[in-house]
Amino acid sequence: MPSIILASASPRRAVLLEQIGLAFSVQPADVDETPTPGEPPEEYVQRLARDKALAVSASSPDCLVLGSDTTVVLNGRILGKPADANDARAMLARLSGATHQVMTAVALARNGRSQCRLVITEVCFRELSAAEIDAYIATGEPMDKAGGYGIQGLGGIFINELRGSYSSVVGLPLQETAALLEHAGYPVWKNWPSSLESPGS
Ligand SMILES: Cc1cn([C@H]2C[C@H](O)[C@@H](COP(=O)(O)OP(=O)(O)OP(=O)(O)O)O2)c(=O)[nH]c1=O
Repeated sequence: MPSIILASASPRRAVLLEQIGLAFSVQPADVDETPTPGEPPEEYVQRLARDKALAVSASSPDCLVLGSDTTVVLNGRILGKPADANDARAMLARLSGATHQVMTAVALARNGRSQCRLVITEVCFRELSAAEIDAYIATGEPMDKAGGYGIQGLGGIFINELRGSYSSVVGLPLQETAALLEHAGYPVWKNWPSSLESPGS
């Protein structure tokens, strides 16, 4: 099995990858995350996931490198990470009482070649009060997250309904990530420990 590298600075992505029993190292990729003018969000997230995976792959021959990107899309517009508290407040006010899409792309690169999957999940927010938004911003949770919220954290109480992949909203679609690794010849499940091999443990 070649070494697996997660090309990400996101602690959430590392937790998700640990969850499926993979051994991997972490090497964040330094790529420009500015959308190009008129770039559709579907293409934007896939471009960034590929760029992140390929950037790290370039200096890690033979390794399997995973890169990912998550963005929140409301009425066709990209909501990235909030620039400051006011930006977070404006984003959360727009998400309040509305349904948005979370788009996450995951790419697997090896020796300059890459494969990518796109996952789109619909997330419905209930109405949020101004006081609640302010209290949420004061916790600091919104600041490093696309759309200014974390479904896996305090922000979990804002969500009425989710149609799609929960892990994709948190930052890494697990089924699609495993499918990419399996397609490359490395099924995740082959590394799972068997409790039957060590009775009594
Ligand atoms: C919508 C949502 C996003 N997020 C996070 C996932 C991502 O970390 C972040 C989106 O930013 P990204 O640019 O996708 O990722 P990142 O900058 O954190 O890490 P890297 O580029 O090095 O891989 O938002 C949550 O944690 N929970 C949520 O509910």
